[in-house]
Amino acid sequence: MARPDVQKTPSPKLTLFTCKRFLDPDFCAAIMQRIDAERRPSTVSDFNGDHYFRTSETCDLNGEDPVVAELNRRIIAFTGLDPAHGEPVQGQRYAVGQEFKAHTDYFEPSGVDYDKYCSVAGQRTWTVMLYLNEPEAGGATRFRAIDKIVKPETGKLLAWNNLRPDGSPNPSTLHHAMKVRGGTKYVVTKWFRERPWG
Ligand SMILES: O=C(O)CCC(=O)C(=O)O
Ligand SMILES: [Fe+2]
Repeated sequence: MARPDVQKTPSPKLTLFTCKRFLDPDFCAAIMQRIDAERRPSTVSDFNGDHYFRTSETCDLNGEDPVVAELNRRIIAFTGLDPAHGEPVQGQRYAVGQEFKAHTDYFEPSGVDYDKYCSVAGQRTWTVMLYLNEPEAGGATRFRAIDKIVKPETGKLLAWNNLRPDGSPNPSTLHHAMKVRGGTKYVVTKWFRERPWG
């Protein structure tokens, strides 16, 4: 918040920050190359019967790759979060027509997959997301509960707390990665946990 380029969304429902041009275009391009090289169909936890719920592709980025290590360092320096609590960084790629329908990043405490995903490291706390490029059309991230639409812009960071101040999951974090209508969209996501990751 000390940085003039960081914006906090004024909402009592959810803590959400954005920071434009957090990464420069060359750095973004280097990460997009890695996503293109190793992408696989994205998956979801707690499958809800909709095979078209998340149609993008995902890439598990290698934390030992110097570019990915630098990205991790920058995210940690910016957020002040404990690096031990961070999941490995993931890349997501959306071609025209692909999306990730409205969902939350925390795991549903009543869901069948809760123990599988949360028994060691606990619930997801912060989501840090970076837009690596600007698709020609579509691909915005919509937070319905607070009426906010975030447009992809090269290098822009978006971060929100998935939990309320009392530590319970915050349903107002519901968000929809809307369909890309032109071009290809690339993002990076890094989630943090309540406890150290593995
Ligand atoms: O691509 C986006 O805009 C959002 C991605 C997302 O919500 C996720 O990966 O959990
Ligand atoms: Fe998400």
